[in-house]
Amino acid sequence: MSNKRVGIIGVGNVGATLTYTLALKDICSEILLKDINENLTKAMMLDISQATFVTKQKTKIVATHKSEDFFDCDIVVITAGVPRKPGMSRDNLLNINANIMESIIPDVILYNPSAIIIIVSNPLDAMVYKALEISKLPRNRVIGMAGILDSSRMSHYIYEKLNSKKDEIESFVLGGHGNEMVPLINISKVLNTSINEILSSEDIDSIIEDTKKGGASIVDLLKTGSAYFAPANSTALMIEAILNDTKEIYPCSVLLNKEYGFEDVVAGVPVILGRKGVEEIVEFDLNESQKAQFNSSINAIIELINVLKEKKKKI
Ligand SMILES: NC(=O)C1=CN([C@@H]2O[C@H](COP(=O)(O)OP(=O)(O)OC[C@H]3O[C@@H](n4cnc5c(N)ncnc54)[C@H](O)[C@@H]3O)[C@@H](O)[C@H]2O)C=CC1
Ligand SMILES: O=C([O-])CC(=O)C(=O)O
Repeated sequence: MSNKRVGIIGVGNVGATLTYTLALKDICSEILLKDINENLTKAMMLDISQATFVTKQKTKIVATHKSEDFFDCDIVVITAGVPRKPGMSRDNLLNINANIMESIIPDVILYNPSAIIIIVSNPLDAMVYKALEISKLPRNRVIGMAGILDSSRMSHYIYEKLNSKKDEIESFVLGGHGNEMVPLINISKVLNTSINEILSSEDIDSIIEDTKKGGASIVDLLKTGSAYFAPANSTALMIEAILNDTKEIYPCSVLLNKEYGFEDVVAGVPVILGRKGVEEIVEFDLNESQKAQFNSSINAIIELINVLKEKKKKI
């Protein structure tokens, strides 16, 4: 393990679980933590550091409070923000979490000039757009986590229908991280056979619905917030791909510049992740129905981006 530093801002459910997941993987030398709640930051640092003495991982975990102590990270993950509660959509978090981005990102950029930024806070695609606008970083260095999570949810629901082995299932979800996300049925497979060929159309429809509602169904059960284990593990996978320069293809949220026929909008698309962040956007051939779904997903994201633009004009 060489000298690799990951910073995490927001040490609540997702941030703390991500810290623990990364520490167990032992893929970075140091994890810096920062949250407005200083006691929480220190408690998470102590608990997770002590946990890793049990199994002898080497990653050092540091609680920081001042912006200048949170510096020189290779990757900074932003999970700071408010989670939704039952009855809310992710979009309801737009203004509150956009304000949090504004308060955090300038110092992140100042003290971490080479970092790749991974955004987790919701509504995800709009928050990536906001982070790009504040940071003025190139699009390869500001990436949103959602597609890996949504795809893993889809795999879970396929698994519930088929009861096949977990590692035989592959799923792919594109588009925005909202109700209009686009599960790609034809390239979602079990042992290399498209699920189209194995499952009834009723089963496929229910997998699509359950995937779209995957986040909400956990919010409804938890009552106090939203999912965190799967989101944290999905973020850890992105970090691993970047730190280890693996060039894996994952669905991630990125600013489009004519790819898939859109520009000036952020959405989940397949990307090659490596040391430079998003190294390439991969263009899948979508069929007409997938294109139509992707378009409506993009329209939903544009509506949120327009709200952010209007708000900026008024300032
Ligand atoms: N992209 C995705 O797929 C997912 C996104 N999320 C989103 O991630 C965000 C975090 O979720 P949780 O960790 O469950 O929430 P949480 O409430 O457990 O943690 C959020 C943390 O952010 C901190 N925070 C708030 N303002 C801050 C600031 N200005 N500076 C530093 N820290 C600040 C809070 O003190 C809190 O500890 C939410 O917006 C949620 O909707 C959650 C799961 C999946
Ligand atoms: O559902 C939420 O609000 C949190 C989230 O984005 C997810 O778990 O997919």
